[in-house]
Amino acid sequence: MTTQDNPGEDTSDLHVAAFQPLISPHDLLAELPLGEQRAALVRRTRDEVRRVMAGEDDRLLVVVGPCSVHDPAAALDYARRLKAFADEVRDELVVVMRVYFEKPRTTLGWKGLINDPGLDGTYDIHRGLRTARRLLLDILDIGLPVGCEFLDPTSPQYIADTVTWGAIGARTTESQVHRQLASGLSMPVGFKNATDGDVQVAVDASRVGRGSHVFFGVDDAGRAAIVTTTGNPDCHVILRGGTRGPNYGEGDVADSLKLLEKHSLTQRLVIDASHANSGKDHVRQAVVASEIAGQVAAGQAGIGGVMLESFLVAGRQEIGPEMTYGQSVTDACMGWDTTEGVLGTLAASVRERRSAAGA
Ligand SMILES: O=C[C@H](O)[C@H](O)COP(=O)(O)O
Ligand SMILES: C=C(OP(=O)(O)O)C(=O)O
Repeated sequence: MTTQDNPGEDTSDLHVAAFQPLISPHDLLAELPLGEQRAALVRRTRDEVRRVMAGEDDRLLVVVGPCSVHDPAAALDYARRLKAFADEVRDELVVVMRVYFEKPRTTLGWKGLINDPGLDGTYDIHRGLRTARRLLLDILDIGLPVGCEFLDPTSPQYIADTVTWGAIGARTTESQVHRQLASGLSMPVGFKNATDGDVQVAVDASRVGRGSHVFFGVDDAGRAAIVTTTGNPDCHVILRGGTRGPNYGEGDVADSLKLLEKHSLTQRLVIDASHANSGKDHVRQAVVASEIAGQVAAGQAGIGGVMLESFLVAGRQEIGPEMTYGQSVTDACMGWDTTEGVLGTLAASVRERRSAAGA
């Protein structure tokens, strides 16, 4: 019953200005289908990531790309360069492009391309969904797998079929809703440690995400539904530092690996070289990445992946009338030249780890 049905009992929706119908996931997927060729790439690369994180493949997963996508043309331009480089290091790195459309903000700010594709407070979510899905398909056509953060519990239905690796962010790792969501996702999912640096919440999240759950959701036709999941066996932890400081150092990694072992979780983790591990300083990020590479080269088998925030142009900019092509509008990113150097260093570290292991 709504307040319209019973105006004398208007106790609901007092702070809701509007409800608008939303296209169903089924209709959007029919409009922009994945197709068998792209699906084959998604399946193959999900399996590669799964094998890397399970320690069955000695390569390193590298999730690299802009903090957020605001300009699909620049993201595609970036994807072409990344693909060319990824091919050169394919024996050492499984490269997944960060294609993030949903931004969890500390307070207020632009919430990403799906929410506000015009970057101007017009919130054309239909355009956002179509633009996001089109871009994901275009990047797959280049031959590159994609990674996304899942923030809204409904939005994955519109894009998740294209995604090889998913993340749950630091602000939502402790959320039951997001843990349940991860339990039904079809790709490996990384949980960030909390913003204060607590790794236990990410460990808890990985355990919960592996289990089966029954919860409120939306089905393919966009109808409210009771969702029953079977659990996602490929949940893992991402170290991103926190307000207490970075947590990518040798000691922190060893402590986190002990925590994983204690809870019988995958003995490999991902380290985010950005966010609180770099103090959001893109120059520092390259230094952090090379220190992580040093640990890999020294034989640390528990490091399964690295996350990097990188775009065509270094740094960040405010959203406004005059914008620099290929520069982040959220966190500062490494520029492309620095990124190539960092990817080369990470690839070399894998070769050293391999030879140290006598492979
Ligand atoms: O990765 C992006 C940001 O770190 C995250 O969305 C928080 O951003 P904010 O602190 O600028 O809101
Ligand atoms: C928001 C992000 O990171 P975190 O959740 O670690 O802040 C991100 O990776 O874009």
